[in-house]
Amino acid sequence: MTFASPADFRAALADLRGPDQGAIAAARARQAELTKPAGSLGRLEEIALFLAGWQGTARPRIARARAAIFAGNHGVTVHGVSAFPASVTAQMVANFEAGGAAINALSGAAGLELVVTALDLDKPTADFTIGPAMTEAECLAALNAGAAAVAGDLDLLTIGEMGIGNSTAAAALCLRSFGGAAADWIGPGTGVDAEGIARKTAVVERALACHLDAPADAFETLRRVGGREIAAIAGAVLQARRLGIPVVLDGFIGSAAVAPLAADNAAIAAHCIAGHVSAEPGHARLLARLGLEPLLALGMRLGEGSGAAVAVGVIRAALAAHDQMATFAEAQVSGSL
Ligand SMILES: O=C(O)c1ccc[n+]([C@@H]2O[C@H](COP(=O)([O-])O)[C@@H](O)[C@H]2O)c1
Ligand SMILES: Cc1cc2nc[nH]c2cc1C
Repeated sequence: MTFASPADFRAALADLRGPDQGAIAAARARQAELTKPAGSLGRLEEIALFLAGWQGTARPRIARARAAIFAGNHGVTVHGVSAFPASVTAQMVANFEAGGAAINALSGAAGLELVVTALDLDKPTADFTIGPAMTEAECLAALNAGAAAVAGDLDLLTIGEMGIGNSTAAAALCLRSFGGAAADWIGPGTGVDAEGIARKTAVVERALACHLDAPADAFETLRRVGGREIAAIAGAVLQARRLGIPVVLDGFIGSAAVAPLAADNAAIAAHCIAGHVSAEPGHARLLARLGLEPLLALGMRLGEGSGAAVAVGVIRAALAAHDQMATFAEAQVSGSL
Protein backbone atom coordinates (compact mmCIF):
# COMPACT_ATOMS: atom_id res chain seq x y z
CA MET A 1 0.00 0.00 0.00
CA THR A 2 1.56 3.28 -1.16
CA PHE A 3 -0.61 5.65 0.89
CA ALA A 4 -1.03 4.11 4.34
CA SER A 5 -3.44 6.77 5.60
CA PRO A 6 -5.00 10.10 4.60
CA ALA A 7 -2.14 11.77 6.51
CA ASP A 8 0.37 9.83 4.42
CA PHE A 9 -1.32 11.03 1.22
CA ARG A 10 -1.30 14.62 2.52
CA ALA A 11 2.41 14.35 3.37
CA ALA A 12 3.24 13.03 -0.11
CA LEU A 13 1.33 15.90 -1.71
CA ALA A 14 3.14 18.43 0.46
CA ASP A 15 6.58 17.09 -0.50
CA LEU A 16 6.86 17.21 -4.31
CA ARG A 17 10.20 16.88 -6.05
CA GLY A 18 11.11 19.03 -9.03
CA PRO A 19 12.66 18.09 -12.37
CA ASP A 20 16.42 17.54 -12.89
CA GLN A 21 17.67 21.04 -13.79
CA GLY A 22 21.05 19.71 -14.97
CA ALA A 23 19.36 17.40 -17.48
CA ILE A 24 17.19 20.29 -18.71
CA ALA A 25 20.27 22.48 -19.19
CA ALA A 26 22.06 19.69 -21.10
CA ALA A 27 19.01 19.09 -23.31
CA ARG A 28 18.72 22.85 -23.95
CA ALA A 29 22.39 22.95 -24.97
CA ARG A 30 21.79 20.07 -27.42
CA GLN A 31 18.72 21.82 -28.88
CA ALA A 32 20.88 24.89 -29.53
CA GLU A 33 23.28 22.79 -31.62
CA LEU A 34 20.72 21.00 -33.79
CA THR A 35 20.42 22.01 -37.46
CA LYS A 36 17.52 24.44 -37.24
CA PRO A 37 17.03 28.08 -36.30
CA ALA A 38 16.75 28.38 -32.51
CA GLY A 39 13.18 27.79 -31.36
CA SER A 40 11.93 26.76 -34.79
CA LEU A 41 10.47 23.48 -33.54
CA GLY A 42 8.34 25.46 -31.10
CA ARG A 43 6.48 23.36 -28.57
CA LEU A 44 8.36 20.22 -29.69
CA GLU A 45 11.51 21.71 -28.19
CA GLU A 46 9.73 22.42 -24.90
CA ILE A 47 8.45 18.82 -24.78
CA ALA A 48 11.98 17.46 -25.24
CA LEU A 49 13.21 19.63 -22.35
CA PHE A 50 10.22 18.67 -20.19
CA LEU A 51 10.91 14.95 -20.67
CA ALA A 52 14.64 15.48 -20.10
CA GLY A 53 13.87 17.11 -16.75
CA TRP A 54 11.54 14.40 -15.48
CA GLN A 55 13.52 11.46 -16.88
CA GLY A 56 16.76 13.03 -15.62
CA THR A 57 18.66 12.68 -18.89
CA ALA A 58 19.66 14.97 -21.78
CA ARG A 59 18.46 12.32 -24.23
CA PRO A 60 14.98 11.30 -23.04
CA ARG A 61 13.25 8.30 -24.62
CA ILE A 62 9.95 6.49 -24.70
CA ALA A 63 10.79 2.80 -24.63
CA ARG A 64 8.16 1.73 -22.10
CA ALA A 65 4.95 3.73 -21.89
CA ARG A 66 1.61 2.79 -20.37
CA ALA A 67 -1.98 3.92 -20.77
CA ALA A 68 -3.60 3.44 -17.34
CA ILE A 69 -7.39 3.57 -17.50
CA PHE A 70 -9.57 3.55 -14.38
CA ALA A 71 -13.29 2.81 -14.21
CA GLY A 72 -15.81 3.50 -11.46
CA ASN A 73 -19.55 3.84 -10.92
CA HIS A 74 -21.35 6.80 -9.41
CA GLY A 75 -24.34 6.97 -7.06
CA VAL A 76 -25.14 10.44 -8.37
CA THR A 77 -26.48 8.85 -11.57
CA VAL A 78 -29.83 8.37 -9.73
CA HIS A 79 -30.46 12.05 -10.51
CA GLY A 80 -30.50 11.58 -14.29
CA VAL A 81 -27.19 13.38 -14.95
CA SER A 82 -25.95 11.28 -17.90
CA ALA A 83 -27.24 10.52 -21.38
CA PHE A 84 -26.37 6.83 -20.80
CA PRO A 85 -27.31 4.24 -18.16
CA ALA A 86 -24.76 3.43 -15.43
CA SER A 87 -24.58 -0.15 -16.75
CA VAL A 88 -22.49 1.20 -19.68
CA THR A 89 -19.45 1.58 -17.39
CA ALA A 90 -19.08 -2.19 -16.91
CA GLN A 91 -20.05 -2.86 -20.53
CA MET A 92 -17.29 -0.53 -21.73
CA VAL A 93 -14.76 -2.19 -19.41
CA ALA A 94 -15.68 -5.48 -21.10
CA ASN A 95 -15.19 -3.71 -24.45
CA PHE A 96 -11.70 -2.53 -23.32
CA GLU A 97 -10.89 -6.12 -22.38
CA ALA A 98 -12.19 -7.43 -25.71
CA GLY A 99 -10.11 -4.84 -27.62
CA GLY A 100 -13.03 -2.99 -29.24
CA ALA A 101 -12.89 0.50 -27.70
CA ALA A 102 -11.29 3.66 -29.07
CA ILE A 103 -8.53 3.42 -26.46
CA ASN A 104 -7.58 -0.05 -27.70
CA ALA A 105 -7.01 1.32 -31.20
CA LEU A 106 -5.40 4.59 -30.08
CA SER A 107 -3.08 3.10 -27.43
CA GLY A 108 -1.97 0.56 -30.01
CA ALA A 109 -1.27 3.31 -32.54
CA ALA A 110 0.71 5.25 -29.90
CA GLY A 111 2.78 2.27 -28.73
CA LEU A 112 1.26 2.22 -25.25
CA GLU A 113 0.73 -0.79 -23.03
CA LEU A 114 -2.94 -0.65 -21.96
CA VAL A 115 -3.71 -1.40 -18.30
CA VAL A 116 -7.38 -1.21 -17.26
CA THR A 117 -8.32 -1.07 -13.57
CA ALA A 118 -12.02 -1.48 -12.77
CA LEU A 119 -12.81 -0.32 -9.24
CA ASP A 120 -15.72 -2.06 -7.48
CA LEU A 121 -18.11 -1.49 -10.38
CA ASP A 122 -20.83 -3.40 -8.56
CA LYS A 123 -20.54 -0.92 -5.67
CA PRO A 124 -21.29 2.61 -6.91
CA THR A 125 -20.16 5.51 -4.76
CA ALA A 126 -22.82 7.02 -2.48
CA ASP A 127 -25.00 9.91 -3.71
CA PHE A 128 -22.80 12.91 -2.87
CA THR A 129 -25.73 15.34 -2.73
CA ILE A 130 -26.62 13.87 0.67
CA GLY A 131 -23.26 12.71 2.09
CA PRO A 132 -19.69 11.77 1.16
CA ALA A 133 -19.27 9.68 -2.02
CA MET A 134 -16.76 7.42 -0.26
CA THR A 135 -15.64 6.43 3.20
CA GLU A 136 -12.03 7.20 4.14
CA ALA A 137 -11.13 3.54 3.59
CA GLU A 138 -12.80 3.47 0.15
CA CYS A 139 -11.06 6.65 -0.96
CA LEU A 140 -7.70 5.39 0.30
CA ALA A 141 -8.20 2.07 -1.51
CA ALA A 142 -8.91 3.93 -4.76
CA LEU A 143 -5.85 6.18 -4.34
CA ASN A 144 -3.74 3.06 -3.80
CA ALA A 145 -5.24 1.26 -6.80
CA GLY A 146 -4.13 4.24 -8.88
CA ALA A 147 -0.63 4.21 -7.42
CA ALA A 148 -0.39 0.45 -8.05
CA ALA A 149 -0.96 0.99 -11.79
CA VAL A 150 2.29 2.98 -12.02
CA ALA A 151 5.43 0.89 -12.60
CA GLY A 152 8.80 2.36 -11.66
CA ASP A 153 10.44 1.71 -15.03
CA LEU A 154 7.89 3.58 -17.16
CA ASP A 155 9.23 6.38 -19.37
CA LEU A 156 5.76 7.92 -19.76
CA LEU A 157 2.29 7.37 -18.31
CA THR A 158 -0.97 8.38 -19.94
CA ILE A 159 -4.14 8.42 -17.88
CA GLY A 160 -7.79 7.87 -18.68
CA GLU A 161 -11.14 7.11 -17.10
CA MET A 162 -14.53 5.54 -17.72
CA GLY A 163 -17.49 6.22 -15.45
CA ILE A 164 -21.06 7.10 -16.36
CA GLY A 165 -21.97 10.22 -14.37
CA ASN A 166 -18.40 11.29 -13.71
CA SER A 167 -18.61 14.62 -15.56
CA THR A 168 -20.96 15.70 -12.74
CA ALA A 169 -18.43 14.58 -10.11
CA ALA A 170 -15.68 16.37 -12.07
CA ALA A 171 -17.69 19.62 -12.08
CA ALA A 172 -18.22 19.33 -8.31
CA LEU A 173 -14.47 18.76 -7.80
CA CYS A 174 -13.61 21.84 -9.87
CA LEU A 175 -16.14 24.01 -8.07
CA ARG A 176 -14.97 22.88 -4.63
CA SER A 177 -11.30 23.28 -5.61
CA PHE A 178 -11.35 26.50 -7.61
CA GLY A 179 -14.68 28.20 -6.92
CA GLY A 180 -16.71 30.13 -9.47
CA ALA A 181 -20.28 29.22 -10.38
CA ALA A 182 -21.50 25.65 -10.92
CA ALA A 183 -22.36 26.60 -14.51
CA ASP A 184 -18.66 27.37 -15.16
CA TRP A 185 -17.86 23.67 -14.79
CA ILE A 186 -20.97 21.94 -16.16
CA GLY A 187 -21.31 20.68 -19.71
CA PRO A 188 -23.11 18.03 -21.74
CA GLY A 189 -20.79 15.13 -20.81
CA THR A 190 -21.94 12.16 -22.87
CA GLY A 191 -24.55 14.44 -24.46
CA VAL A 192 -27.35 15.58 -22.14
CA ASP A 193 -29.70 18.30 -23.40
CA ALA A 194 -30.45 21.69 -21.81
CA GLU A 195 -32.73 20.08 -19.22
CA GLY A 196 -29.98 17.62 -18.35
CA ILE A 197 -27.52 20.49 -17.91
CA ALA A 198 -29.98 22.22 -15.58
CA ARG A 199 -30.31 18.97 -13.58
CA LYS A 200 -26.52 18.63 -13.37
CA THR A 201 -26.17 22.23 -12.22
CA ALA A 202 -28.76 21.76 -9.47
CA VAL A 203 -27.08 18.50 -8.36
CA VAL A 204 -23.64 20.14 -8.14
CA GLU A 205 -25.03 23.11 -6.22
CA ARG A 206 -26.76 20.75 -3.75
CA ALA A 207 -23.55 18.73 -3.37
CA LEU A 208 -21.46 21.81 -2.61
CA ALA A 209 -24.02 23.01 -0.06
CA CYS A 210 -24.09 19.56 1.58
CA HIS A 211 -20.29 19.57 2.08
CA LEU A 212 -19.89 23.30 2.71
CA ASP A 213 -18.73 23.00 6.31
CA ALA A 214 -16.51 19.95 5.77
CA PRO A 215 -12.70 20.21 5.43
CA ALA A 216 -11.67 21.32 1.94
CA ASP A 217 -8.26 19.62 1.60
CA ALA A 218 -7.50 17.37 -1.40
CA PHE A 219 -8.29 14.06 0.33
CA GLU A 220 -11.63 15.26 1.69
CA THR A 221 -12.70 16.81 -1.61
CA LEU A 222 -11.83 13.62 -3.53
CA ARG A 223 -13.64 11.52 -0.94
CA ARG A 224 -16.73 13.70 -0.70
CA VAL A 225 -17.52 14.65 -4.31
CA GLY A 226 -15.14 12.51 -6.38
CA GLY A 227 -15.34 8.89 -7.36
CA ARG A 228 -13.21 5.75 -7.27
CA GLU A 229 -11.72 6.14 -10.77
CA ILE A 230 -11.11 9.84 -10.07
CA ALA A 231 -9.29 9.14 -6.79
CA ALA A 232 -7.30 6.44 -8.60
CA ILE A 233 -6.14 9.02 -11.14
CA ALA A 234 -5.10 11.33 -8.30
CA GLY A 235 -3.14 8.47 -6.72
CA ALA A 236 -1.48 7.58 -10.03
CA VAL A 237 -0.48 11.20 -10.73
CA LEU A 238 1.03 11.59 -7.25
CA GLN A 239 2.82 8.23 -7.42
CA ALA A 240 4.21 9.08 -10.88
CA ARG A 241 5.57 12.31 -9.41
CA ARG A 242 7.30 10.39 -6.61
CA LEU A 243 8.91 8.13 -9.23
CA GLY A 244 9.80 10.98 -11.62
CA ILE A 245 7.55 9.66 -14.40
CA PRO A 246 6.03 12.25 -16.75
CA VAL A 247 2.26 12.02 -17.17
CA VAL A 248 -0.06 12.88 -20.06
CA LEU A 249 -3.50 13.90 -18.82
CA ASP A 250 -6.62 13.35 -20.91
CA GLY A 251 -9.91 15.26 -20.83
CA PHE A 252 -12.15 17.10 -18.40
CA ILE A 253 -12.62 14.31 -15.87
CA GLY A 254 -9.00 13.16 -15.91
CA SER A 255 -7.85 16.73 -15.35
CA ALA A 256 -10.49 17.39 -12.68
CA ALA A 257 -8.96 14.54 -10.64
CA VAL A 258 -5.89 16.77 -10.21
CA ALA A 259 -7.87 19.90 -9.27
CA PRO A 260 -8.17 19.20 -5.51
CA LEU A 261 -4.46 18.34 -5.38
CA ALA A 262 -3.58 21.57 -7.19
CA ALA A 263 -5.68 23.58 -4.73
CA ASP A 264 -3.43 22.23 -1.93
CA ASN A 265 -0.13 22.30 -3.83
CA ALA A 266 -0.05 24.26 -7.10
CA ALA A 267 3.16 22.45 -8.15
CA ILE A 268 1.38 19.08 -8.57
CA ALA A 269 0.80 19.42 -12.32
CA ALA A 270 4.45 20.26 -13.11
CA HIS A 271 5.17 16.70 -14.33
CA CYS A 272 1.98 16.65 -16.42
CA ILE A 273 1.30 17.47 -20.04
CA ALA A 274 -2.31 18.22 -20.99
CA GLY A 275 -2.67 15.89 -23.97
CA HIS A 276 -5.60 17.83 -25.36
CA VAL A 277 -8.39 20.23 -24.54
CA SER A 278 -11.69 18.43 -24.73
CA ALA A 279 -14.96 19.83 -26.07
CA GLU A 280 -16.43 19.75 -22.56
CA PRO A 281 -16.67 23.50 -21.91
CA GLY A 282 -15.11 23.51 -18.42
CA HIS A 283 -11.92 21.82 -19.58
CA ALA A 284 -10.20 24.91 -21.03
CA ARG A 285 -10.96 26.84 -17.83
CA LEU A 286 -9.66 23.94 -15.74
CA LEU A 287 -6.40 23.63 -17.68
CA ALA A 288 -5.82 27.36 -17.24
CA ARG A 289 -6.27 26.92 -13.46
CA LEU A 290 -3.81 24.01 -13.51
CA GLY A 291 -1.30 26.11 -15.48
CA LEU A 292 -1.33 23.67 -18.41
CA GLU A 293 -1.37 24.52 -22.12
CA PRO A 294 -3.06 21.69 -24.07
CA LEU A 295 -1.03 20.02 -26.78
CA LEU A 296 -3.98 19.26 -29.09
CA ALA A 297 -7.47 20.64 -29.70
CA LEU A 298 -9.34 18.06 -31.79
CA GLY A 299 -12.88 18.54 -30.51
CA MET A 300 -12.69 15.15 -28.74
CA ARG A 301 -14.89 14.45 -25.67
CA LEU A 302 -14.70 10.70 -25.29
CA GLY A 303 -12.54 10.21 -22.21
CA GLU A 304 -10.99 6.74 -21.62
CA GLY A 305 -7.55 8.31 -22.18
CA SER A 306 -8.18 8.76 -25.89
CA GLY A 307 -6.89 12.34 -26.26
CA ALA A 308 -3.81 11.59 -24.15
CA ALA A 309 -3.00 8.60 -26.37
CA VAL A 310 -3.25 10.71 -29.54
CA ALA A 311 -0.93 13.31 -27.97
CA VAL A 312 1.76 10.65 -27.50
CA GLY A 313 2.31 10.73 -31.28
CA VAL A 314 3.36 14.38 -30.99
CA ILE A 315 5.52 13.64 -27.95
CA ARG A 316 7.28 10.82 -29.80
CA ALA A 317 7.89 13.22 -32.70
CA ALA A 318 9.46 15.75 -30.31
CA LEU A 319 11.86 13.11 -28.98
CA ALA A 320 12.69 11.79 -32.45
CA ALA A 321 13.80 15.27 -33.54
CA HIS A 322 15.72 15.87 -30.30
CA ASP A 323 17.51 12.52 -30.49
CA GLN A 324 18.10 11.96 -34.19
CA MET A 325 18.86 15.38 -35.72
CA ALA A 326 22.44 16.24 -36.64
CA THR A 327 24.23 19.16 -35.01
CA PHE A 328 25.55 22.08 -37.09
CA ALA A 329 29.08 20.70 -36.61
CA GLU A 330 28.16 17.13 -37.59
CA ALA A 331 26.31 18.22 -40.73
CA GLN A 332 28.75 21.03 -41.53
CA VAL A 333 25.93 23.57 -41.74
CA SER A 334 26.75 27.20 -40.93
CA GLY A 335 25.25 28.57 -37.70
CA SER A 336 23.38 31.87 -37.40
CA LEU A 337 25.25 35.14 -38.11
O1 LIG B 1 -12.73 13.44 -21.38
C1 LIG B 1 -13.67 14.27 -21.48
O2 LIG B 1 -13.46 15.48 -21.57
C2 LIG B 1 -15.08 13.72 -21.48
C3 LIG B 1 -16.12 14.58 -21.74
C4 LIG B 1 -17.40 14.06 -21.75
C5 LIG B 1 -17.63 12.72 -21.43
N1 LIG B 1 -16.60 11.90 -21.15
C6 LIG B 1 -16.82 10.47 -20.82
O3 LIG B 1 -18.21 10.25 -20.65
C7 LIG B 1 -18.51 9.77 -19.34
C8 LIG B 1 -18.97 10.91 -18.49
O4 LIG B 1 -20.09 11.57 -19.06
P1 LIG B 1 -21.47 11.61 -18.23
O5 LIG B 1 -22.39 12.32 -19.17
O6 LIG B 1 -21.87 10.18 -18.01
O7 LIG B 1 -21.16 12.35 -16.98
C9 LIG B 1 -17.23 9.19 -18.82
O8 LIG B 1 -17.16 7.82 -19.11
C10 LIG B 1 -16.14 9.99 -19.55
O9 LIG B 1 -15.06 9.16 -19.89
C11 LIG B 1 -15.33 12.38 -21.18
C1 LIG C 1 -20.23 4.36 -25.22
C2 LIG C 1 -19.39 5.18 -24.27
C3 LIG C 1 -17.99 5.06 -24.30
C4 LIG C 1 -17.22 5.82 -23.38
N1 LIG C 1 -15.90 5.90 -23.16
C5 LIG C 1 -15.68 6.76 -22.18
N2 LIG C 1 -16.84 7.23 -21.76
C6 LIG C 1 -17.84 6.67 -22.48
C7 LIG C 1 -19.22 6.81 -22.43
C8 LIG C 1 -20.00 6.06 -23.33
C9 LIG C 1 -21.48 6.21 -23.28
